[in-house]
Amino acid sequence: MNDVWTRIKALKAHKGQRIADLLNDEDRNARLVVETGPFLFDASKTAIDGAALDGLLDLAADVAARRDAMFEGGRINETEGRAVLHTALRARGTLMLDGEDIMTGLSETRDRMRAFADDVRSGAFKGQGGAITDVVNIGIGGSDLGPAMATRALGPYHDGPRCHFVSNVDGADWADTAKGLNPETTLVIVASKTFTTIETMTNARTAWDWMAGTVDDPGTQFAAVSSAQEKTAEWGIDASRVFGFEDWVGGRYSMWGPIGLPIMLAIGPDGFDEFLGGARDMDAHFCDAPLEGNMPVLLALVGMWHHQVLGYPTRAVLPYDDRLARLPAYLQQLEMESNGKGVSMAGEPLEGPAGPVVWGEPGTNGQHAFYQLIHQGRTPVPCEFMVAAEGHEPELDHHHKLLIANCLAQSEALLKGRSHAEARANIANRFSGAELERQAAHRVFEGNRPSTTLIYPKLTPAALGGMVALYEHRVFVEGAILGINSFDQWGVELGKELATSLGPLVEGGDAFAKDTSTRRLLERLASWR
Ligand SMILES: O=P(O)(O)OC[C@H]1O[C@](O)(CO)[C@@H](O)[C@@H]1O
Repeated sequence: MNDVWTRIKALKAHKGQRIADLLNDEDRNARLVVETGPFLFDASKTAIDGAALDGLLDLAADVAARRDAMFEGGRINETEGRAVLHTALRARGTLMLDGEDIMTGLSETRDRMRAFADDVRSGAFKGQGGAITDVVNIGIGGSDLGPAMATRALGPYHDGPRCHFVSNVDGADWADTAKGLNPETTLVIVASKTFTTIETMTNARTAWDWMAGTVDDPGTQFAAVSSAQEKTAEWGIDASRVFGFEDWVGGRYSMWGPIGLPIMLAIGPDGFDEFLGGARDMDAHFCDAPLEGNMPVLLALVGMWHHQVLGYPTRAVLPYDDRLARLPAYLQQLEMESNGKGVSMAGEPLEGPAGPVVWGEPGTNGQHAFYQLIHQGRTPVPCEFMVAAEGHEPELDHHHKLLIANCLAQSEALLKGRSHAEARANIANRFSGAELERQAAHRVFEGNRPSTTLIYPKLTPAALGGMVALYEHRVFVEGAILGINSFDQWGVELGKELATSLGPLVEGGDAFAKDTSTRRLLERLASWR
């Protein structure tokens, strides 16, 4: 789709309309509100008019072919020569890849996970000190963020052992986590697709030594999740507690399989099945719904309208759902590692930016932190609100009503704003003359700021699964339209290589080959150690 940037530029002709005016157009509104499963997605508080939506949908005209190629196992991760089949982890039926039905192996692994999770949860699997009370997942990036986010999100369904997550190579992460743990009743899961990631291997070694201080055979209280099973064997982790996955599952797309083991341990295999089921329903919608009325497609097109067409550099994910506190961090990896790219699949520099900066915090907390900038800063921040109709605390329903009111109030405030005249009228009894004008100027809200809102009845395992799949497919659609590879991550490599070369220099090696700034920092840090 070589002319994509030309068509994106052409879409700029549609900008400049006021959202409040567009909201009077019911036909246009109906096209910007999509429902599927437990979700209603409302994109009508954006400046997309009917003609702009036509143009955006036109951009997505070829996405269906690429989507089908992904679901069917085409090697669409071209720089790594790999298929992209995380959707198979939650699919049913058969799926042939290189002459083999991959669903057989996937369901065998899921059955083994289920049996292991049942044993841990029932106490049939024991540590040296008895039933497992705590699970520590050691992993980073895609081997941490998904299960950490989901176990927090699904707290009300948690009836298994306590789950902890250690990701950072900063010893503080391990030390603070291990403080309250009994090694004799702790299970450690080492989660790493490659089983080479330095942070994870360092933390795993530290955990092993910690356990060896008390437990006779630490390996018996270790499990591993990896694509590199020869490496897990070197660690002495029994194959019965090793859960593998294939290289066609990208790290940041992997929590539907063995990387989701902590979720399964926390909420049980049946709850995990519901989580997969929610994602599967979203997959079916993505595959079956026409482009118009397709929720992931609309979410992607709204994202592109804001980033590529209007040039807004960031987007905020604002869940009014405290248990989704880790969702922004999870989406940062999903979106920015996938689409933070500078060249097309063919290796040509892109004519514009691919993925935006993604950031956020749960509401209402963010309101008391950074919403000032969202409302009055000069650069608009498209906001993606989400809120459930009900919480899990019926006795605290008055809290939940306040939460909903705040969520809707923010999108309304962004839309309506407050004019200078309104601001002046509000304070005319306290100020006059030039001071009234000056004070009023500080109280003006430009308004006409875009937001979308995703609502759902309740944050159940199925709803969470559907929500994550929605965002996965949004990333896919944006990447497919822009002709980039959303499934590699070469941009993380250089820093890893340099960290390896800097290791000996931190130990005191000669840093003459480094730039002067790096040398100065190394020297001063060494002098303070
Ligand atoms: O699971 P692994 O192989 O330890 O990798 C962890 C993370 O590191 C990355 O490769 C990049 O740093 C991510 O893509 C991945 O999720």
